[in-house]
Amino acid sequence: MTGPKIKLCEVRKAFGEKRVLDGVNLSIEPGESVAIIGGSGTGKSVTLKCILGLMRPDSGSIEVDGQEIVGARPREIEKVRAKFGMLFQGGALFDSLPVWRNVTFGLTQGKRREPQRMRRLAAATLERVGLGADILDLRPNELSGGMQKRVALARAIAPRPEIIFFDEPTTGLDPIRSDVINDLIVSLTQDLGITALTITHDMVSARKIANRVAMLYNGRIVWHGPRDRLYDSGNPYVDQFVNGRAEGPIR
Ligand SMILES: Nc1ncnc2c1ncn2[C@@H]1O[C@H](COP(=O)(O)OP(=O)(O)OP(=O)(O)O)[C@@H](O)[C@H]1O
Repeated sequence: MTGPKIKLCEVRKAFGEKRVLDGVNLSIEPGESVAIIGGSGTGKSVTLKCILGLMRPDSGSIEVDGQEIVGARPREIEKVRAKFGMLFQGGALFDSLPVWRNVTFGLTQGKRREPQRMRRLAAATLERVGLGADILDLRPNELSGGMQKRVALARAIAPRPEIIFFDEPTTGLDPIRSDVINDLIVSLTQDLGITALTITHDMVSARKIANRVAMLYNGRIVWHGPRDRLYDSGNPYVDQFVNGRAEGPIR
C-alpha cells in the first residue's frame, strides 16, 4: 500500500499575533504535480519551509512518505530532506563557482570530490535541460537569465530527488522563456517520476506545470481541483484571483 508522498494536516503557524497558516490540509500523491497559488504574503513560502523542515509549525502534522517531520529529530529531518530537490526563486546559483560545480553542489556539498566524475555528471544533466558542455567552466553571471534558470534546474535534479519544490520558477523570465522552462519542468518531472510542488503567482505556469492546483487564502486551502477547473472553479476566491479582479471576497 502506498500512501501520499506529502500530507499536511491542520498545519498552523503564527508570527506573534499574525496567524499565517491556520489549518492547512493538503495531500500530494506520488508522481503528482501540485501548484499552490495565492496572493503575496498568504503563506506559500512558509508552507514550503515547514515541509522542508526549515520552519516548525506551531501545531499540526506534516508527513513525508508516512514519516512525521513535525517535532522529528534533526537527523531524521536531514534524512527526509535528502529526498527533496529545490529550484529557488532567482536560481540562487553561486557566482564564485563554475557551472559544473553549481550543478553538482548537492552531491558534493561544495567539497572537491571526484572532479572528473562530477564534470561528466554535470555535462549529462545540463544536456537534459538543453544546455551544452561548452558552459561547464563559465560562471553563472556570464549566462542569460533563462540559461541560469536551466542551470538551477539541472542543479535541482542532479541528485535525483524524489520530490522537487519549485519556488516561482518563471519569475523574471519573459513569456516565451517562461514557457520553455514550464515545458522543461513538465518533461523532467514526468521522465524522472518526480513528485512536484510549485508555488507561484503565474497562472499560465501553474496550469502548465501542475495536474492539480490549490489556493491558499486566509491561512487555509480554500479550494483545490484539477488544473482545467482553474477558470471554472465555482469558487469566488479562485475566480477573483485568477482573473485579477479588484472586486470580490479577497481584500
Ligand atoms: N520568519 C518570519 N518572521 C515573521 N514573519 C514572517 C516570517 N516568515 C514569514 N513571515 C510572514 O508570514 C507571511 C507569509 O509570508 P510568505 O513569505 O509565506 O508569503 P508568500 O505567500 O510566499 O508571499 P509572496 O508570494 O509574496 O512570496 C508574511 O506576512 C510574512 O511577513
